[in-house]
Amino acid sequence: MTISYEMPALGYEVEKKMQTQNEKGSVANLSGSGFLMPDTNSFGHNFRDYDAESARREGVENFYRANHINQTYDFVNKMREAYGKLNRMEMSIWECCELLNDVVDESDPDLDEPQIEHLLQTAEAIRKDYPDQDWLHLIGLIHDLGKVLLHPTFGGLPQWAVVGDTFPVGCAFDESIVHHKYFKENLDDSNPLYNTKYGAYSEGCGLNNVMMSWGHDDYMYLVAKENNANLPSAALFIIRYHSFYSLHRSGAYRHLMNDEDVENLKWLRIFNKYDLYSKSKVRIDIEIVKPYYLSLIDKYFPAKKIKW
Ligand SMILES: O[C@H]1[C@H](O)[C@@H](O)[C@H](O)[C@@H](O)[C@H]1O
Ligand SMILES: [Fe+2]
Ligand SMILES: [Fe+2]
Repeated sequence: MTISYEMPALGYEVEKKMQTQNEKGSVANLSGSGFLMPDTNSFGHNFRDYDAESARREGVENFYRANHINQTYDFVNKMREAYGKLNRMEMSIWECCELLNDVVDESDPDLDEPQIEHLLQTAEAIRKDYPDQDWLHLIGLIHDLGKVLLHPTFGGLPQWAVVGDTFPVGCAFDESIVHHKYFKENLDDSNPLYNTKYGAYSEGCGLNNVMMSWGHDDYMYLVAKENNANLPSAALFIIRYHSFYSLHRSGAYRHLMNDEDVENLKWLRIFNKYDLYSKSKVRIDIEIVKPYYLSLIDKYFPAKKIKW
């Protein structure tokens, strides 16, 4: 079933402001009605500052080195094939949220809390500004569940194969990608089939036909789609491309998008504000909000046990 939703009226000025600020690479100070965007992250730096001297800087850079060297076209093909079968485990969406209590993301300069905190912070921030878009609250809650691939009881993949920003493989790596220099050691970077602007793709082919580096986005997209979630196409798009910062923040790779991608990107840019700027040390009381999110899971996921 395909469901589509009207874009809520943001007001032209707000939309325009958001667009220009995004193009400049910063959306700070765009405040919705309820969620207040902080100026700095919990370590006192700007969000997504990969050069700022902080306790996380070196670990994050090492993470991206491994990620950029190992994410090749071949590697992604193998992972999609292996994990796309969804024959590893059966559990409910909420059980998966709870597993994320044990998972910390080493690629993130802005957050060192267990991932379940981030899920609830994102969802609750969206809920403040878009009370009527309950599907978007649910996406806040589930967008990072693919990080369960890090969990020891699940498969324990290395961080470089699960988290961090994503990017297309099979064509040239855009310079706007974080720590771009490490792609020099990626085998595809010297392969003439894959190192040109279009590589394996063509103008306007649609992101659906583009292979993205393997990680929690693509995996959770497969989980939601294959388990027949009743979600609109924008929801699946957000899950699948929320880490594709070189597209949604820097505007690279637009030549691969089709018309549907252009529409869905509007929603992704809204979502990103909450995903990024809600990261903080302020904890949400799980027991208070749990019944609400259980009701959303019930509404949008017909199958109670999900295949992972
Ligand atoms: O480090 C973060 C983190 O892994 C997020 O989950 C991902 O969506 C971001 O793109 C990335 O920068
Ligand atoms: Fe993510
Ligand atoms: Fe996230």
